[in-house]
Amino acid sequence: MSVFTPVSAAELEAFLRGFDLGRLIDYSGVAGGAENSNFFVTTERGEYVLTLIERGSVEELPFMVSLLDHLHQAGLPVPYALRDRQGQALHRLNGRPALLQPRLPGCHPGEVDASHCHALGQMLARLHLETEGTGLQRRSDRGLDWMAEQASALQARSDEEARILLGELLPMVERLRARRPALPEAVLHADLFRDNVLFEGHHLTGLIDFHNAFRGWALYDVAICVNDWALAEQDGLDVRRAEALLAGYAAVRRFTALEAELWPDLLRVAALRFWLSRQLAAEQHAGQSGVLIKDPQHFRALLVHHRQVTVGLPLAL
Ligand SMILES: Nc1ncnc2c1ncn2[C@@H]1O[C@H](COP(=O)(O)OP(=O)(O)O)[C@@H](O)[C@H]1O
Ligand SMILES: N[C@@H](CCOP(=O)(O)O)C(=O)O
Repeated sequence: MSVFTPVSAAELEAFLRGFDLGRLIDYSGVAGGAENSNFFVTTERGEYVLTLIERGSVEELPFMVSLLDHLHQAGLPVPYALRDRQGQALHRLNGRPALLQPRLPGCHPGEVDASHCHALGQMLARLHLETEGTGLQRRSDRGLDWMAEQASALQARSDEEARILLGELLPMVERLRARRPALPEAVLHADLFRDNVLFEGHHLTGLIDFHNAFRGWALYDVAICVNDWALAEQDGLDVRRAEALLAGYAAVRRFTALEAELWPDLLRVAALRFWLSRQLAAEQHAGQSGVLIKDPQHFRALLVHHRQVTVGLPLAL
């Protein structure tokens, strides 16, 4: 279970007295989170999720609160920070920044098919269209500069095969850093893996965990999703699921010619980013029990496959 900061019933009851949500009925730590401490909370008024933020700066939280307010008002199925009686969205509990949000229905899809991918693609495009014109700004702490630095450092402590792979990827990262292509921008979720999306059957009921959100290339978000949602059994991409996701997206927001040109690179950048962050997390938490460690080798294998990208972006004729 990934609860890094425990919360007692008495502490939670005291916290809830600040809200208008009735008395605490039950609560439990959520297994499965990798970054923050989450608790499912049931009160007389309903079901909520309490999150204690374990990583990242407190100054960035108002960005996430505003983003979720904006998306909630636009009708997207996202959680948002509940205000206490004083109208406060951000709180502190046991030394951590704390947020209380409604619990969304649905669960993470076990087996993903093309229909899930199509729905996800459509929702991702809606997220981008709803945010492209907003003034919401945040830089990523896992951007190209970070990738260049971390990839060089990993290269120095890797086996030969990984050194060669990183040696191919680093010039591409440098080219993108230097060129700064004029790709369409929006606020990205930037971590929309299967464990951050909820479905009831084939109906998408929730996008959660916006802690990595930032303003950047919309196509990068698409690449992150394809790398996870269209992953084939044997590491490469499942063409049917990848095409369904891209078609769902393109039905809501059209891709540009420049996006089509840079698509293979963006798929690689998106895989590199999670290889690096998983590798760092695996090294940092090695030997610790109770922390969910995700496999970095999986993205390394995907990058070998991405030497040849066979799924192209659909362009309107
Ligand atoms: N608003 C929510 N509604 C329903 N379930 C949620 C909500 N927020 C979190 N969860 C559950 O908690 C789990 C961990 O949340 P997440 O935000 O992904 O944690 P972390 O930031 O630690 O990765 C999710 O996989 C989901 O099952
Ligand atoms: N979903 C990611 C974990 C989130 O990335 P981080 O950089 O915020 O740790 C994964 O599956 O690796």
